[in-house]
Amino acid sequence: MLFHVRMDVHLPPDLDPEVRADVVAREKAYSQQLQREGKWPHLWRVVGEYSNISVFDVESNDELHELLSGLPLFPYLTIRVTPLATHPSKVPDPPR
Ligand SMILES: O=C(O)C[C@H]1C=CC(=O)O1
Repeated sequence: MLFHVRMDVHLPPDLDPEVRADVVAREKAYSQQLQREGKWPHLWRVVGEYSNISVFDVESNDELHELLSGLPLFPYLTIRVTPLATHPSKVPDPPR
């Protein structure tokens, strides 16, 4: 199942710089692990914003919730999820 996910990051400006660096480093490691596993196939920066547009490829709503709530940045994120379905006009991918 594919989900479009937008994450807006709201780190408090007065957050201790060491805490900030730690949570950002843990977020990077966590996201890169999910990318390697194929569960987070798209991760794009929104131009001019501390936000990303992502696509997750997971088995269920519950799995997506588990992955998102495990993000180290989760307490600082506004997350909007859009479930994706196949478009009837989509040309099939060519065989590999
Ligand atoms: O920077 C962000 O958009 C938030 C988050 C998503 C992946 C990551 O490493 O940080």
